[in-house]
Amino acid sequence: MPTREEGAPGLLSSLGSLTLQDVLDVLLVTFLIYQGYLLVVGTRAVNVVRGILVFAGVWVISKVLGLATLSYLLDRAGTVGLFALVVLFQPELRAALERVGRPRGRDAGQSGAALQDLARAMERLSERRTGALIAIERRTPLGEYAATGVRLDAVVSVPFLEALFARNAPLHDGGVIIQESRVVAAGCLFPLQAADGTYRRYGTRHRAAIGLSELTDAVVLVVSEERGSMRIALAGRLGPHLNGSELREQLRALVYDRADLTGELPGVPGAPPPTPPESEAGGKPERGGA
Ligand SMILES: Nc1ncnc2c1ncn2[C@@H]1O[C@H](COP(=O)(O)OP(=O)(O)OP(=O)(O)O)[C@@H](O)[C@H]1O
Repeated sequence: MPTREEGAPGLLSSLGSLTLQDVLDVLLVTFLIYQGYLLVVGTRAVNVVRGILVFAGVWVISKVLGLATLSYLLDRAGTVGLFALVVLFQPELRAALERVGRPRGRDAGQSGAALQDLARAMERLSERRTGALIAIERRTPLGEYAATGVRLDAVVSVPFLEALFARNAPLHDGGVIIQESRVVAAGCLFPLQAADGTYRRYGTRHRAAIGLSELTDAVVLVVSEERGSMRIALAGRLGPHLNGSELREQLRALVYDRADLTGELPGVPGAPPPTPPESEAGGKPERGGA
């Protein structure tokens, strides 16, 4: 009966010739692939990555089967496609490179004090029933959405956020974007979640919050003008109404601790539980007559 060694001599001899550099090489590539995965998960780039994988699969098959014309076409398309991807994902690539050079640690992201101010501002807005929509950037760059509004560069503070959303204030319409403890844009247009889904009864402010959280990993806060409720939209779902301490706790876990970058709330299976429109006390009449 052949021993294991006799059965796989090639494998063992290659393992025997493994050097420290090889191991380091594999570890670094694995790390880079994982970082790339974290960068694209939950973003519009996921579909592009899927497309690239399909493309690569067809390319390998064409090579293996010796399909000369298809292989030639895919070779050419691959070169052009590479340039197209760089142009298309220029903001994401720039943000990824910035991230590499950014110092690590909690204070490199959102500061605890800024989150406290943000939560307090949400409470004040909620008490006064002033509608608000605030997106906090995590890994997915929100530059393209910031570009739809007015660029700012201001410290997060309670009076500033209250002033931004005050009725009749010039920038109260639309969403605010927060990046690394600074308000970087206001009056921004967020992508609306489709009006025919679970959240069809909600108005546009809430659907804009859900829509942005669906396309990015941002934590999106929304205060309802009608009900004064404070909610978090995450990973395409709208969480339940939160009180001040719940909001602080969730902000801390999601933004400050960066406990999870794939969109789930700690201790809550599968992101904030979707709140069906029916649970809205005094909810709005369904829009669009659906
Ligand atoms: N695509 C969008 N991006 C950002 N903000 C938006 C967008 N669409 C609407 N808004 C904001 O939502 C406001 C309208 O809110 P609407 O009453 O339709 O929504 P709602 O979800 O019912 O919120 P509320 O409970 O506060 O009334 C607009 O004045 C604007 O400030």
